[in-house]
Amino acid sequence: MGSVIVPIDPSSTPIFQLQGVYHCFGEFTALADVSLTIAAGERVALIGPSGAGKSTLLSLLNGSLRATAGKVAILGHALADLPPKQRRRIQRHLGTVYQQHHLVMNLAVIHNVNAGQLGRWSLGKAAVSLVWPQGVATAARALGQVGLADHLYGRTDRLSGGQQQRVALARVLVQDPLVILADEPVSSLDPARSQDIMELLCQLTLSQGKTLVVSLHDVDLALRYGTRIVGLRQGQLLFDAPPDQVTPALIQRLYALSPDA
Ligand SMILES: Nc1ncnc2c1ncn2[C@@H]1O[C@H](COP(=O)(O)OP(=O)(O)OP(=O)(O)O)[C@@H](O)[C@H]1O
Repeated sequence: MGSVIVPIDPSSTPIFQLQGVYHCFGEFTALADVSLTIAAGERVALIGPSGAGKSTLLSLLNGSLRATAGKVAILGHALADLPPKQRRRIQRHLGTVYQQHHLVMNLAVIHNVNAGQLGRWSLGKAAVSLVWPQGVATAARALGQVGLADHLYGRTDRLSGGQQQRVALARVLVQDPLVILADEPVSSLDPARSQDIMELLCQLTLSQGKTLVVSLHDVDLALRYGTRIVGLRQGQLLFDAPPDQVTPALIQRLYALSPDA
């Protein structure tokens, strides 16, 4: 059978479209009846208490988890219904940054940055690159964008936590995705460095027209950098609003300790 062409046109198709989505881990329902549409260029901040389902939602958006029920369309395609090759093609447009950077610490920075290119490289090229780094110009450009131009060949474990988070961002930049999904990218950083990384994420999405979905524990950062704030509580959407409509009362309800607040 010939390969199926997967057209992607983010200008006319929502980046994400979720309808009545549930995700269960065994008997436990982590997300219940979530409906959400995210358009190109939005900066969506996911907030909510620990265990609310933010990481689960991000994993559904990058296709690493499947919905138990409901519909998830990513760039206009139901990922779960596509054959693996077509699924990977869509997933190449989705770059994920994790709190625990997922870097190989004893390797030079360039190798970690180049990991963002692996989806495009052959196995042979990837293997050669571990000895003779390939894609040097691209990696150097990305490191320049995150302010680490001088660290191309430095060891990753000699960098500070904030610099390592920047390397993780550079890795996503060389991937050049349409969407950056960031799961608590600043929770291990001090306030100044957190702001710095958020500023960078914002700048990169603005200057390159990318879409950002980021989960944050810091409500002030979410309100400052999000164009849209999604509040999740006990697996359900409590609100979905622009930052100027997110009132202190809503925030109080979102984080209330009583289960039926
Ligand atoms: N692999 C898993 N197996 C079983 N339960 C899970 C699994 N992953 C997450 N959960 C549960 O699903 C719920 C939602 O978890 P999730 O990690 O999405 O929350 P979160 O809002 O990202 O929390 P946090 O802010 O603490 O990171 C939690 O109750 C969690 O214990």
